[in-house]
Amino acid sequence: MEDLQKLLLHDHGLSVSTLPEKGRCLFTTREYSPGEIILSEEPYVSVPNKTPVKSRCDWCFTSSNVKRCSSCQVVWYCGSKCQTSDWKVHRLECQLLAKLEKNRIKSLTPSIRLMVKLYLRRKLQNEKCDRQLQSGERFSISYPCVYGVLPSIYMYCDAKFQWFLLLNLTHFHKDISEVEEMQLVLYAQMASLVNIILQWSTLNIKEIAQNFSKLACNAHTICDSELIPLGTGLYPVISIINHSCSPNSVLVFEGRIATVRAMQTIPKGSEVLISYIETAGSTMTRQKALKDQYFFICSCPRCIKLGEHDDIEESAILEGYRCKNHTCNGFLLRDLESKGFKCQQCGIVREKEEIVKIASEEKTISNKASVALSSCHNKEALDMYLMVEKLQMKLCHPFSINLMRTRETLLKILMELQDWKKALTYCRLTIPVYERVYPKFHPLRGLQYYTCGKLEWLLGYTDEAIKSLTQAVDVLRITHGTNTSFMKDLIAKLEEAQAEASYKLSSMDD
Ligand SMILES: C[S@@+](CC[C@H](N)C(=O)[O-])C[C@H]1O[C@@H](n2cnc3c(N)ncnc32)[C@H](O)[C@@H]1O
Repeated sequence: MEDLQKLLLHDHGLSVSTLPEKGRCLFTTREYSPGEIILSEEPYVSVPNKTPVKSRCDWCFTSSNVKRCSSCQVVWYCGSKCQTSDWKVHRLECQLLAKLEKNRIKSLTPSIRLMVKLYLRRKLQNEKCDRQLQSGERFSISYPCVYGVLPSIYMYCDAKFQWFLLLNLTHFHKDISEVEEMQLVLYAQMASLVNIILQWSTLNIKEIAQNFSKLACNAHTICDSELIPLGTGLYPVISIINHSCSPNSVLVFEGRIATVRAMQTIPKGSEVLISYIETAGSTMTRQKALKDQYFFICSCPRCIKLGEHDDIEESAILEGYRCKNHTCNGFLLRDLESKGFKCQQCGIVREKEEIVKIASEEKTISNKASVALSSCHNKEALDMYLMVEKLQMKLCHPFSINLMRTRETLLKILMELQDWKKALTYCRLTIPVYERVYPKFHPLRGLQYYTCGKLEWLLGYTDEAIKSLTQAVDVLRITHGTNTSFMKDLIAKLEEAQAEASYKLSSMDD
């Protein structure tokens, strides 16, 4: 740990400490301002998602112009540059995959490939260490760059330490017994496939299975600028960062490079915290998600309010029912006397039976709608989601997360169907809920303003587009920086809209 501290982080205004209740934590040794990069890192290993329709480059994750590796026929690259960059590890992986039976290739999941690559990378590092020791060279291993605001630096440490860093320390749940039995069986099956692929006599299936459980807590989903998942990567330094449901930093990706940015002023000596989960849900929902995947009970400033009046109210709004009186925006709580749900504003009680009836109808249609959507029957899915929305409007509070999700789906379908006007209506309906559930500088909030602005621009509503695109820039320049092509496009759109507005104004003056 001291090595990591001295060699890597100190110059970047960061330090690592250990807290009994969290394990390792990343702290700041100077102040960071909103939008400032705290650190950027390349993955130790990464793999793209497996989708039936789109293959992705194994190095940069693009889906454009990809071609299969002619030797293994499993991995795809967008060109020789990416193929060469990945060659050291893929050379070994390629030989193994080429030998694999067809039915085993079909069962290769991204997690299995990630584990195989992890073992291959360790093997390469061990071999390099041995060579350096034998030749009497300085004993050093270069780890992928960790970039800060300063120029990139390399961390020099021995391979054993790196492995320790990756798999022993980046995992803090004390006991594998916390993992559900079903999950353990699955990990054991996955480990056995890894063993078949690698065919190393020294491998221990139990150790591989445990490493799968560690990966589940430590690997990060690599997303594009619009937060669409592209793949999975293991980022050794970023995986030191702990979670908060009210984080001060955000993790975004540009290709395979992960960047952590401050979302607010972070004073010197504070813990850097990102969110591991969707933070829009109620405290109970968030805590369940964290316990199930990451094996801890969050005690962030939002979570410690569990059970307090404000927290109960917020949960009832986000995940509960609406008042029978549609002009009332009150939230409902269980009423012991009537066994129904009573509005806390006007006192009207909703019968439990009525709620159960609508909820079950909504669930049935919702299931059918999602089947239609996943089979790309967009028109059918649209009709069904409109029915779901109608039922949810009867059932849920206007600020309900479920209603918001249905409207997001309707927005997506309407965009696919190029019904821009209706898409804009749905986008606008989601904005007040986004503003309620996400903090000011949350990337999802910025992206929703951006979608709204693009639709308004397309429909010729220039003034509204300027307002929405300005809101998008204000948020996304903090979360995404201003140098990426995604942000340059957004800023160019805003400038175009502003130019058109001033042209219109000047022609009116004429
Ligand atoms: C990606 S690791 C983060 C670094 C970790 N603290 C370590 O020592 O390696 C994720 C694990 O850290 C712990 N963790 C993260 N955030 C936490 C929090 N807010 N409270 C308690 N434990 C937390 C959990 O054990 C979780 O599974």
